[in-house]
Amino acid sequence: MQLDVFLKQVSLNHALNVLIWHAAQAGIEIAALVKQGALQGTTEKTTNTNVQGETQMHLDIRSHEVVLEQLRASGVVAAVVSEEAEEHISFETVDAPFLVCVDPLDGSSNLAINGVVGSIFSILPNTGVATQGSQAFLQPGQAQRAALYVMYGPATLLVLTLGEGTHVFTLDHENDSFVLTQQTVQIPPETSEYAINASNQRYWQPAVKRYIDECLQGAEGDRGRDFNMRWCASMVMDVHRILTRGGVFLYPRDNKQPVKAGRLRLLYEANPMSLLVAQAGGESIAGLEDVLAIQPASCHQRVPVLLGSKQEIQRLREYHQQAKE
Ligand SMILES: O=P(O)(O)OC[C@H]1O[C@](O)(COP(=O)(O)O)[C@@H](O)[C@@H]1O
Ligand SMILES: [Mg+2]
Ligand SMILES: [Mg+2]
Repeated sequence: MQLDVFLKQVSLNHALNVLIWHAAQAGIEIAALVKQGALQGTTEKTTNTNVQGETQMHLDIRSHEVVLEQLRASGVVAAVVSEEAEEHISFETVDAPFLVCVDPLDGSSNLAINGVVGSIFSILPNTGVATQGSQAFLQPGQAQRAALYVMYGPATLLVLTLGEGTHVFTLDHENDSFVLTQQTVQIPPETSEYAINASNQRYWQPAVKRYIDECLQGAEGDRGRDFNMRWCASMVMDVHRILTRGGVFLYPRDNKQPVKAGRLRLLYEANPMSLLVAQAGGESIAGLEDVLAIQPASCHQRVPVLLGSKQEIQRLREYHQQAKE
């Protein structure tokens, strides 16, 4: 089943369907750029830095432009917050029904090594950006109308939720269209696989240190079974693995840069991924609180993210509670 047919079947919201179709088009264009690699100069760094202080890759900027072109062309988006722009971008259609928060290229450090990258979209209702400005974007994740990511890997995938399950589409490159390949994916509640950047271990807080230590002790420790570890340096790829076979992904708060609450951004990484995971039976916390319940304070705010298989996230929440007591 083609994406547009699927959307007509599951959603009566024509404007939302149009928006998702245009986001998919942006994904198809970016997939073509990714595939060209060094031939298109996409693997090169620029001399620019973004609002996060990170050096922008050529493809970060090109993906940002492609996404803006498609969202503007949809006619149903009033404004956009992008990882690659400090201020929100308002379109002429300021009263259009939706706002979009986007990470145009996720995992961009993987480009130079021909690794997997992605694009992440969060779709919010327009509560009045014309009068409220960027404040209109500061809605908790549970207000999202839809969330999706496009994964540029061996195959190009689009993973989508409209709040009724999480579904996987594969790009048919011959016809440049996404086809449904997996409906209503379910994350196994139990898992023996975790993902974390272990090079930050000495900066972790006690609850995360305890959890990872126990995983490392494996069958010889309290957990009584061995755990496997993966880290892809691309949130899209790590989350996709979890949607496919379970696991947990941890990018916790650490003391490396205490002013930063975490590495990942709430509006265009943590919230959309947390909705996709929750709609597949998993959970997502920032310590004691649910990520989707966090009231955002700013557009590029960072948060700790611990997400994945339900039983492990519940254990991590308990460890945070016990560490607090
Ligand atoms: O460099 P680290 O610590 O491994 O962090 C990797 C994380 O940073 C990110 O690359 C940040 O995303 P961007 O590439 O969009 O800035 C995530 O995709 C990934 O999970
Ligand atoms: Mg990212
Ligand atoms: Mg990015």
